Amino acid sequence: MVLKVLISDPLSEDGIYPLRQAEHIEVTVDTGLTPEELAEKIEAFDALLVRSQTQVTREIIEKAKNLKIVGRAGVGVDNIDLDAATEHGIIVVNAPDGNTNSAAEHTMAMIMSLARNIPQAYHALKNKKWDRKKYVGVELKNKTLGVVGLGRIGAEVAARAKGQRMNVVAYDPFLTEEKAEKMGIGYGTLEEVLAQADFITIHTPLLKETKHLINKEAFEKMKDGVQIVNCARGGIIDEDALYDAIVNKKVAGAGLDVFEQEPVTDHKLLELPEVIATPHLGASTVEAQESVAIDVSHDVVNFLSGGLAKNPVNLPSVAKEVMNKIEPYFYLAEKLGVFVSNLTQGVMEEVNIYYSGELTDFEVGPLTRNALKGLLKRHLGDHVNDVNAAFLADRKGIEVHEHKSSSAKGFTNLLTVEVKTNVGTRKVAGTLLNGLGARIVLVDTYSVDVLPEGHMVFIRHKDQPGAIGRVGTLLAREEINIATMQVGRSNAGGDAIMMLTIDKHLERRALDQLSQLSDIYGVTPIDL
Ligand SMILES: NC(=O)c1ccc[n+]([C@@H]2O[C@H](COP(=O)([O-])OP(=O)(O)OC[C@H]3O[C@@H](n4cnc5c(N)ncnc54)[C@H](O)[C@@H]3O)[C@@H](O)[C@H]2O)c1
Ligand SMILES: O=C(O)CC[C@@H](O)C(=O)O
Repeated sequence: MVLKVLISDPLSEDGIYPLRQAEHIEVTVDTGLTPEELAEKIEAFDALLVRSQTQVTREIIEKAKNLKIVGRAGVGVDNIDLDAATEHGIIVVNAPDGNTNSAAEHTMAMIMSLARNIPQAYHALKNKKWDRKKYVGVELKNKTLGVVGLGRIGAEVAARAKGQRMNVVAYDPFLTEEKAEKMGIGYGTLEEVLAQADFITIHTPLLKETKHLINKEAFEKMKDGVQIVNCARGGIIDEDALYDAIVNKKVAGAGLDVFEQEPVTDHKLLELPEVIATPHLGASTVEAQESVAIDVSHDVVNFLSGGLAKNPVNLPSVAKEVMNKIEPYFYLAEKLGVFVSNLTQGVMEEVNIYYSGELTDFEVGPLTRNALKGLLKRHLGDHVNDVNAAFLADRKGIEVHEHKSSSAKGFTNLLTVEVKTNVGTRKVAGTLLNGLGARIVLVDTYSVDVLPEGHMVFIRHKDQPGAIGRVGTLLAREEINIATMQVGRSNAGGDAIMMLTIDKHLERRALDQLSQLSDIYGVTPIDL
């Protein structure tokens, strides 16, 4: 089957080579679509690749009936409605590393241009004014740079600023004294950093918490004559407050690569000579564009080929080494989920997933999501995937708990999925046998040893002579071949189970007849 990828913002042609090369992928490049045009087109596509221009809104996502993945060639995903994507089971991936250098270099270019009035002096000279007095600058050496947000780009800027012999102080909620020491920089609270800095540079994402982080009160805490740079996201600095701070001479200069509304050409800040600006060019280098397009294209190709994405945004990412270890359990987890969902009756209220043996050493979130996917698929259909499984469980009011225990009942690993409904509790456990693959080893309290695949029938009956024979005879009459059969009982003459694997799905007629046989309490067909 050919999968269709739409690229709706300009991406490096060299960078999208992995997509062009993939045999089962057809690429359409259509940049400059209006939101209405995109909404009309999107249904035909399996993947969408964007930069920062395309707004991937809830409306677009709701129209995107076939969309499986949105790739953001860059870092910031504030142009993508992540909640809507998650709800619809669409994975969002980005390219977090590819433009770090370019954004850091652009930030340094802004800081140096501000310090030496380069854009203003250039502009004057182009207008035939040779003015050496007006454009006297300041040195960076021994000045203090305050870095707000010490992630990938903030850290690269800090390293470069040290090369300029600046003192660097940073604020980041994750910055420890030890880390700051290792980097040879100072650290403090936001207020302390703002108060010490001669230059301030912002490198946080735009989040609810960082919207207008630099506001009127923040400007009041800064030194007089401070210069400020924003190459992160418009909206982190309150533009009205910045305007007032410049007009009131609190702020001597501002370098802006990003704005609250983009694109923008008419803006009161652009009227001020103290403001230098670029039209969101931080990541606009040949190298960065190629790099982010390659990263995101690889993720899209891998994901559409049934593999894993390296940089998921709406799923916790798991280190490659961990992923290699837990991936073999994905299949088992999903099959256990499907199995137990077939056994349960009533309204699902609580799911407990027990990890035992060597599984306790792993990050088990991805396994839980696979188990939930299997569990929910029965009622919610195939649109449940590991992106939206946890969200959908939560929306259905199902409590999900993970438990880790070292006792694995003799197995090296054991995964148990237990479901509580308003009418009872059912559970199933499985293991991964070295060299032999996945096995179901426990259903409720009965030990079994069954491959989790194909068509099965789970029968509860009274432990009586003839019960097994009657089931065999009936299935033979219905021309249903039994591939394997296992039996178990609580005690002689008490409750017992049969687990059959059969060569085809158990049709309604056979199911009804089986259920009516004497000593049979319940018959559950399960297709894994
Ligand atoms: N101008 C451009 O073209 C361009 C290019 C690339 C990235 N960006 C933007 O740059 C920003 C940083 O990117 P990155 O790759 O370094 O991201 P990152 O995730 O590596 O770093 C962000 C850092 O901000 C910190 N942070 C979060 N909330 C904070 C707060 N309230 N106060 C202080 N720190 C806070 C985080 O802890 C993290 O360390 C993002 O907004 C990204 O979208 C812009
Ligand atoms: O696509 C761009 O050029 C901007 C990218 C940048 O803002 C980012 O967040 O990665």
